[in-house]
Amino acid sequence: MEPTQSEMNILSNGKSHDPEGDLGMPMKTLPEEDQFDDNDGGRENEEFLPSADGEKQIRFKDFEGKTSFGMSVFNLGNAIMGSGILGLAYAMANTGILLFLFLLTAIAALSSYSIHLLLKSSGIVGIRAYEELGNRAFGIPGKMAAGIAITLQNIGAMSSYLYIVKSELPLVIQAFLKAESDSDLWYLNGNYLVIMVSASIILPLALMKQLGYLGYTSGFSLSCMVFFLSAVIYKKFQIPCPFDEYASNTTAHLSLNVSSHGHEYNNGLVHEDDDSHCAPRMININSQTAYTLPILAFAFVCHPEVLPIYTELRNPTQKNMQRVSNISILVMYTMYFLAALFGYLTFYGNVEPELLHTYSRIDPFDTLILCVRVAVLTAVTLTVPIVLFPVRRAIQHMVFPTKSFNWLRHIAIAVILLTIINMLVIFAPNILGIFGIIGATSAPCLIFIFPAVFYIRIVPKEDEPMNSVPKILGESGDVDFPRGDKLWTKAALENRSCSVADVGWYYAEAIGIDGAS
Ligand SMILES: NC(=O)C[C@H](N)C(=O)O
Repeated sequence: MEPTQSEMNILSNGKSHDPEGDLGMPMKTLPEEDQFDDNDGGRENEEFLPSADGEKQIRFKDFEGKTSFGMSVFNLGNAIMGSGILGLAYAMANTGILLFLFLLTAIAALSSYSIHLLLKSSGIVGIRAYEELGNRAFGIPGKMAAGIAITLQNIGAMSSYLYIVKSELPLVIQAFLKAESDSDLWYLNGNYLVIMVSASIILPLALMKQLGYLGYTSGFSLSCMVFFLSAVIYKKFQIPCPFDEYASNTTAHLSLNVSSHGHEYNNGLVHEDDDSHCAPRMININSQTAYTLPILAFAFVCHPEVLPIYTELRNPTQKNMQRVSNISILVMYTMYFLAALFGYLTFYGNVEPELLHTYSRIDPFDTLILCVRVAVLTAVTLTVPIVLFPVRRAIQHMVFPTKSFNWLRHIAIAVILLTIINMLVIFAPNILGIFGIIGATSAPCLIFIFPAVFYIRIVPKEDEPMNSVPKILGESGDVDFPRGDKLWTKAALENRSCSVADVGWYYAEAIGIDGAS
């Protein structure tokens, strides 16, 4: 039995475009907060249709995804890749190569699995926003928790990107122009530069109505990171170990060629000196090892961007989106490992939490390193609009849940967000440390905790026991979406969310088992 057109018009969360209801009968509506806006902020109306290959595919009547598979991989890759890559060599120095590889693999696999759970949950309830999954699972507290975690994590990430612009861009300009370091030229002032970059590059991109348009800039951003990686690999074979610090050639002969035993202080970091100074460690545990997990978790956060990218995918099947995610994660996993490995094998225990700084200690005017800095600056600058996108959505969902798309609101939120981030970076750079702590808490929430608990709540325990194989593998509630429409109609009329029992009900009815309905 095929669902009728009027049934198809019912939103997956039980809302009809027609407030009266198309069914010609009084329709119970879900609470106002269960409504959700589409990607453009307009009220959404979605259909679940079979694709040519019979897979489930979501089609939104008011919005049809146009972004190609490749562009979506670029966008998600760009969302994953950010300042996180600069901390990985330091993480490897504090874990050793093998332990790092193990942790990196574990986090990448968990990240992919949790995207699977997000996609699964979003498929089951037909929702395409992270916060709305929280809403579906826990009501307003769930929506707020997800919205706040997304906002904090992404504002923290954007601040760290703009902080790189503020601290690195003046040095790059100064080196290229061979200007005096103490000159007070306006174009060597990081604060002005960060405002200019925000206004001239980031804001116009952040005003795009859809994420898909950013595919080209994301591709360019990723190629900048490929250049960064190539330079890190090349430098490994160029820089000797132990290396001479630039300052040692000019001033107080502060060589890092440490021969004595004991502690060496370097930019506030204590390094253990040992005889194996230039030998890689396979496993290493010290007081800094604890930072590895937050660094890795931060590096793999892209989950707030997954559902918006899914929405805009041209052929939006769950399998396709999972493929987009797996490819992005696999490519980033490889780049992360290589950047960490070669960064570590260049400096060993002397690598700093921010890899680029360590190169500057050898020669701040090295042309290749200056170009690498420009590349990283470009990459992180082009990542800001992607990361801003879900924050604006989260704010819209939290503050204006019932409002449809409005250009003024769209622009105003972007301008306000960028202004706040600029002010944080200019006036309160120390607050970045606090954001580090927030990042360390909201990143694990967004990657591991929320997808799992939302999924567990969305597929109820009574229908699918916690330890059942389908639930653990994320296979619960698999429905073919043409049936899903019917299912939603039934769930909507009963004013409740859809459960696995409904799937059984409809499936039985569809294959003609007596008494199913
Ligand atoms: N998108 C984010 O929240 C952070 C990103 N994964 C990074 O490494 O910078």
